[in-house]
Order: sequence, then structure tokens, then C-alpha cells
Amino acid sequence: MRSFLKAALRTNTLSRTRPAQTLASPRNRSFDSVNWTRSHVRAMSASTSAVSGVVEAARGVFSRRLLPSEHLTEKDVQELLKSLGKITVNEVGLAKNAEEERAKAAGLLSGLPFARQKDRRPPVTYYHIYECPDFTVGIFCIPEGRDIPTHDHPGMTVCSKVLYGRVRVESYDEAPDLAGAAGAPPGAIVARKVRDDVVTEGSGPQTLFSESGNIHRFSAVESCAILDVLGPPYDSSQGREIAYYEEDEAEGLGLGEGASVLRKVLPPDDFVVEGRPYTGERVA
Ligand SMILES: N[C@@H](CS(=O)O)C(=O)O
Repeated sequence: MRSFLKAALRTNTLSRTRPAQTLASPRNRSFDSVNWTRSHVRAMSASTSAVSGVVEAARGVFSRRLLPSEHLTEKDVQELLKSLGKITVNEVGLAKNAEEERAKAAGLLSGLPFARQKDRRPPVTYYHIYECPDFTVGIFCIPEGRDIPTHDHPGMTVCSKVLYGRVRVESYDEAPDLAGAAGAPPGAIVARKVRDDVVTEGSGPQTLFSESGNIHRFSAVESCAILDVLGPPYDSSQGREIAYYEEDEAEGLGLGEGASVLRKVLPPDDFVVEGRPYTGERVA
């Protein structure tokens, strides 16, 4: 069973009581055609679309190139980043969500019942757009105050674009060079925090590579949507199994300035990703 699904099933009853297709991630993303809405069908008539442009550019990076993902550089993903730059909430069917979230953030909907449901801890949602053996494309929506916990993308490259909202990105690089790193507790790695900032739609597309910024956490400062292209996909049979981490106390271990100790953990109990039917432009 794919690792994400295993983790999700392990984590909570909500997951177990829902039909399998409501759980989704790049590792579990098949949707039934009944989920397609009218707008989706309308979009099918378009012969090309900005979303198809992203898929085509991703093919150029992950399918046609002989270079393994581990060796990709900024230069190799430029076309893909350019095509991601053209995507807005309109192309992916999230204009209404974005409008509602902006209104909530501005306090305009504070009298309405759903605005009072903060304690319900809404889940992260996932809109599956496309997958093939070389890469996957989908959108994660993270409600304000929730996160995608610290995790890695072994041997993978990920190009992303924030479509709305504000997300804090904390990224780490493994740092075997740090003094004392070899003495990390079993099941832990020594890493350097290489990034801690807030990203918005205006920040433009971003990339993480197999050796840089590969471990990260997304925390929604405001509810946000992130379009992700991951290549190659997670696949435990190929050594690309997702791992989750928690930061341990590094002080007193003599690891040197800026060192973090990341201990491998199971995903938190309340971390659940629910699938939603994608209603945006169809991939030609
Ligand atoms: N790679 C994460 C999502 S993220 O890095 O945007 C996952 O597939 O769960």
C-alpha cells in the first residue's frame, strides 16, 4: 500500500470512515468520473490550456530528459516555472475558494456560521490534476493555522506555485558536514535550516531539489492553495518513501551554529489530507 495512504489510515477515524477516493495525495489520486462537474466537461472542449502547458513542460523536465531528477538544476526547470507562473485560481477552478478565503481573512464573513467553526480543525485538501510514471500535478489547500508537517521528497524535484493565501515555508538541508553530525541520535538527521519565510501568489513559482531545500514544512498563515509538480512521484519500491520529522533540541550537542536535529516520526494523528474533485482546465 502506498505510504501516504498507510499513514492516513493509521492516523484517524475520519479517514477510515470515508470512502477511499476522498483520501488523496500524489500517492493516491484516482478520481471517479462521477466527480467531474459540468465546468470540468466544458473545459474538456478546449484543445490546449495553461494547465496542459504545465504538464507539457513537466514532461520536458521529467519524461524526455535523460537526466535523473537528482541532477536537475535551476536551468533545467525554467520552462516549467514559466508555465506555472501562468496559472491562477481561474485556470484550476479555485476562484470561488480564493474569493471566500480572502473575504474571511478580511473579516467580511465573520457573521456567517462557517466562520465560527474554527475548532473543527478542517483538513488539508488535495485536488488531483494529473499523474504519469514520471511526475504528478496537484493542488494542496491548507486552512489557516494548519500545516503540512515537516517532510522530505527523497531523490525528487518539486516545482510549486502559491495560488492564493500566505504560507510560511521552513526548509532544511541535511548537513553531514556539521561537527558532531555523525553522532546524531538513531533515526534522526542533523540539518541546517536554509529557509524560513512567507510565500504568496506574488512570490512566483519556487523549486526544491533533491539536495537543496528538500525537507520542508508548509504552515498556512492564511488559508492557501499550492500547485505542486513532483517528479518523479513518491514510490517506496524505488526508495522514494515520504518521511516526516520533528525538530529536537540541538543545544548542548555541540553541533555548531544553525544546526537542527530532525527526528523521524509518524505523521501527526490529526494530519489528514482529503481529496476533492478537480474542476479546473482539463489536461489535453
Ligand atoms: N510533498 C507533499 C506536499 S508538499 O510538499 O507540497 C506531499 O506530497 O504530501
